Amino acid sequence: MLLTIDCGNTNTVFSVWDGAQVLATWRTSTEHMRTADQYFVWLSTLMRIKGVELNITDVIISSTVPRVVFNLRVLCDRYFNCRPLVVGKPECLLPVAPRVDEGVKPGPDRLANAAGAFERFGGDVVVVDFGTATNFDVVAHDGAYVGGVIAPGVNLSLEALHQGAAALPHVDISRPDKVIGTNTVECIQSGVFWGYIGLIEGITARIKQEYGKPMTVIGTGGLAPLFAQAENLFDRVEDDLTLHGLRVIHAYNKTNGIEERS
Ligand SMILES: Nc1ncnc2c1ncn2[C@@H]1O[C@H](COP(=O)(O)OP(=O)(O)OP(=O)(O)O)[C@@H](O)[C@H]1O
Ligand SMILES: CC(C)(CO)[C@@H](O)C(=O)NCCC(=O)O
Ligand SMILES: [K+]
Repeated sequence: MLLTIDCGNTNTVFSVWDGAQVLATWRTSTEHMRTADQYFVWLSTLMRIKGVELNITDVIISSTVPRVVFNLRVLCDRYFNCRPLVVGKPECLLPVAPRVDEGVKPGPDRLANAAGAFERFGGDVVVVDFGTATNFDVVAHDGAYVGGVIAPGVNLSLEALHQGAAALPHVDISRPDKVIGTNTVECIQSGVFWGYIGLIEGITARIKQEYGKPMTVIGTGGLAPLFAQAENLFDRVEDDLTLHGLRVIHAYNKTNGIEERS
């Protein structure tokens, strides 16, 4: 069975697959101090509770936090007796090479989003991914990741307001009923919520204009449904696009010489 690990700056998501079917998904905070043994105790306990057989043979990792990869590699070696594929490393092949400036390393989550979006929707896609950052990933007609936009994430923006302004409390994102808030919390929620609606609308419109061809806009990540409910921003919301992309990249490596390379 395949284990996909999507390590973001805030959360790390583990999913176990049987072929193209996800058996279970678990989420933990990203913490570079966590050891291989700690990961294993946590994961094996959850697998047992869910009744998923502990039979991991393959692992693929996307990590936007380089330092957590070491302990995840130890986890694979010690407990699953396998060598993981790490997206962005030379030995991990991509179905289509990214087309970006020389020497640039696109985030592995963005490469996975591109692979997942291409497999599901074909090319000419913009993925809007709401994680720690809000990133827009542009996927060309042939499935190549060709760049995009990185904006501060929703929760980061809320946190920055709280940190930077003595009188502003920490608030959680939600959709305010009105734009004109009549108390501090409503004002902050309005600024961030409607501000993001404007950001998403504005950036996708400009991307489409610059790209010059019709594009499919896909929302993904934890907050995509919240924004999708408010306005008609996305053609589709896909909550598992990064994970799906990891599975696609793993399958591509399986049929294109991973054995010889590892
Ligand atoms: N209404 C909401 N308010 C606050 N957080 C929410 C809401 N809905 C979903 N979330 C959060 O979204 C998160 C899932 O988002 P996602 O996995 O895409 O990114 P992340 O884990 O925050 O960032 P990264 O992937 O960069 O680590 C979960 O932690 C979940 O609690
Ligand atoms: C933009 C984030 C933080 C989104 O998770 C990640 O993809 C990343 O660290 N990217 C590296 C830089 C780039 O994608 O160009
Ligand atoms: K993510």
